[in-house]
Amino acid sequence: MAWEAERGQARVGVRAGGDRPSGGPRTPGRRPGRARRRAGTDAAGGRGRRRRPTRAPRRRAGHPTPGATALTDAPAAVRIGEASTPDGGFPVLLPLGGGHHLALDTDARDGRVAALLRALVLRLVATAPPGRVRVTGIDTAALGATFGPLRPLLDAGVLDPPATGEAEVAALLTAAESHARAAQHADPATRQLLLVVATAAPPPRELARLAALTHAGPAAAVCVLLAGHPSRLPGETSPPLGSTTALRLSEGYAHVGDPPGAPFSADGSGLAAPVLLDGDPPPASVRALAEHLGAAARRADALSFAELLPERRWAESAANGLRTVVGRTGPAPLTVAFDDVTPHWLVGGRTGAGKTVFLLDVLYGLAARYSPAELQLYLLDFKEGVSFTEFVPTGRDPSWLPHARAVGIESDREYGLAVLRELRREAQRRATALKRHGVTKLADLPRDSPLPRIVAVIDEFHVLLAGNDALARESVDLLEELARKGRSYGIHLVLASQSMTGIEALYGRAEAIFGQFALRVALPGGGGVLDQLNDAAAALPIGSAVVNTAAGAVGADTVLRFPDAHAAAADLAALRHELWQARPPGSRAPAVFKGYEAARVEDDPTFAGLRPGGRRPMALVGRTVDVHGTTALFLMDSTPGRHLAVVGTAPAGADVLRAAALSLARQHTPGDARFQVASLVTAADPIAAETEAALRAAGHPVHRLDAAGLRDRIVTLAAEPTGREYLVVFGMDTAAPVLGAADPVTFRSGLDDLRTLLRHGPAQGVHLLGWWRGLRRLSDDLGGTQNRDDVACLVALNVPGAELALHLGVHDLAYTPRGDRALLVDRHDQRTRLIVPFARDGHESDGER
Ligand SMILES: Nc1ncnc2c1ncn2[C@@H]1O[C@H](COP(=O)(O)OP(=O)(O)OP(=O)(O)O)[C@@H](O)[C@H]1O
Repeated sequence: MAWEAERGQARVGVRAGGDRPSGGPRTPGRRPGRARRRAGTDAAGGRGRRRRPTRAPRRRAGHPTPGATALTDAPAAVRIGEASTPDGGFPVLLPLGGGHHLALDTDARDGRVAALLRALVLRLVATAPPGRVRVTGIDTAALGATFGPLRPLLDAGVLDPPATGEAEVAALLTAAESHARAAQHADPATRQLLLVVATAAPPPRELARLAALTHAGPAAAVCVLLAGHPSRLPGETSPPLGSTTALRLSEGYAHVGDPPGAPFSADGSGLAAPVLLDGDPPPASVRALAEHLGAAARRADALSFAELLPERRWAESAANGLRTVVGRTGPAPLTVAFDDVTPHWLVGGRTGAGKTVFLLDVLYGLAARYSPAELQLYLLDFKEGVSFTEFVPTGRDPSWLPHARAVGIESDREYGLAVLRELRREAQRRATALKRHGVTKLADLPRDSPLPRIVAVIDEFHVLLAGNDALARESVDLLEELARKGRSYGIHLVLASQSMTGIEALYGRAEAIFGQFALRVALPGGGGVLDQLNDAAAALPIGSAVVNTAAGAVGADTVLRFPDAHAAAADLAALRHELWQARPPGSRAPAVFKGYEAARVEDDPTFAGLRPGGRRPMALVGRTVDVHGTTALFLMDSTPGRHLAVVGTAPAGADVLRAAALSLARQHTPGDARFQVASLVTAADPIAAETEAALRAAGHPVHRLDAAGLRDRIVTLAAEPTGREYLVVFGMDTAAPVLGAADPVTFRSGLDDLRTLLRHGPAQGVHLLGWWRGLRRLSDDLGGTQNRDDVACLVALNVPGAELALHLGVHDLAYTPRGDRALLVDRHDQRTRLIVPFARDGHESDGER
């Protein structure tokens, strides 16, 4: 083909020079060849063979071959027709694109002009890679009809609906000007050419604007095809055009002027042969090209999750920050970073706007790039849903993301606080490590003692900060500290929320905290993370976001489109498995907190590890709401008051008592300890029976007591304990009448003996484990709040916080009872913890959380 082109060009030189019509322009040899060489790759339709001037272009236009010539950097040689010489014809190619334009002195009411314009549109579109040319038309001459045959291109999204009225033309020019401005700052590799086709010269003011576009240079990425210029009307002046080849139509033929920079003539007279302009492209070609482009556009437009992933897994170093591709801006990939400039991110979007999808895109992108030695993840979600479930092992899929250290799903606020405290401890550890090495930044640590960067994602963080209680205040303090110090210590925060307003705990602190969050991501409805004056996120569709690296300031916006991770579930799972298989030896699954999940003592690792022989038996009551789900327990040692009171009407109380009894039983060899089981409320009978059976099955001596039997046993034990013994009482509150009655002989009441037992029993190995359904009854049994330390271990279920505070004699207790949660209070070591109390299988949640 190169040879064919050269041959054609050689002929141009010889013929044009030899057969110059008398008085006509002189065309020096080989000039068109230069024009073609400079124009770069041969354009579609530009390979016409000689001698068949009328048929060749049709054949070429009938088979447009979408090329790979971006028309923005350099022009392409585009065929306009066939020069006619006595010796035959040869194709005439003109430079278009790359800052080159075309003007025809006749408007498109002349059918030849209209047909040529359509042919050129088709060829230019076919020449560039799909998506790299956009066509916009001004058709005041024929009210849009000129573009009618190109309708398939309009449907394929390549051609805009033509502007036919004054206002539309003005709007089109405004859009073209802003395209030109934006293109000048765009990456040349991704610039799109805007082809502006005017079928007739618009009014002077608009014409001047159009002319200005021809002067804007290649960087503006605009190509103008202007018909009806210069005006043929006498007395009308037309503004000069820049870098434009002019065609003059005369009877049957056109005269082609010199292309800018590569003239045919030495004297400016243009091509010395008349040119028969190409006619309309066949409709089948238009359709074929439109189909091809439409499909390519859909393919190019469809973002795939695979685009976010690097070629090689775990090949990046996190020493200077973390970077990942999150999607595309225009056709180019967009990379975002956790580094010194954008250490923390703030993400906003109304519910359903794609926050979870965006976060999954980011997390998988990071996890594929950085090994677990470079990156650790703490993932925290406060909403109902399953955002981060896929990172943790489940019954169906044992894999987990090896970077994940802690994952909270439907988290409690207390869990969120626990994660923040853990992160602060980590920051303190890192501060010490940096000091030890005499450096101030993670990146400066010696290579042999690197620390992984940590990314902590808190989805729906406004839940954590809701209200103005002690928990919200401490969380705000921790967030501020982490936001400030995280940059140096490699701890990065991502706070995501559907709402940035009305977070009371943040009043007066928002600036101090969010000032550190330089990177803002506004999903649809998430404009609140941007500056008040920045409305860049006003009309975003799902799957897109505004990414702003200047804390939301106007003008620092990039529009991102990101792939739908939900739609790529299989790819995600495959990647997770791949990373999981590659996990370093000895990796542990992340600590997981699932807010909706009940805790079973049988699943508890501490319970599983209990053996007889310990000096201080432990009563296990639940799982602490903390990062590692620590077992919640009380030591039943010899200190006065080491007894357990489970308090509240919730039936879960019986389950807690069962778990405590069974765990203690595992710490004694059969025969070492006696168990007295009393069920004083009908509701607890099955559980008491089950507990008794389990204790017996474990080989322990068990006695079943009624209220009277319980009193007798208390009397006996108060007077004369005989070794390790546990009283397990379901419904202890109902024993009050029996215990309260005074002995007719000694005048002692059972309550006196109970109080003696509470004080002196532990020293002898005797402990009471009771479920009181009301706090008042417990208090009465103890003989008033002054004796509250006589039962030092409390599990408060549905007990109002104020009542509990009163009983405990503390004023700063924050506890709101909710289903499947309890407050553990140990009066001896001043512990107060939110726990998920142990429940039996088949236990039903006892209320809304
Ligand atoms: N890039 C995308 N392309 C196409 N669809 C998307 C894209 N991102 C999200 N979606 C769709 O939008 C819906 C909501 O997404 P997602 O669950 O991430 O929203 P969310 O903001 O986390 O919502 P919520 O806060 O209610 O959980 C999903 O059905 C998802 O498939």
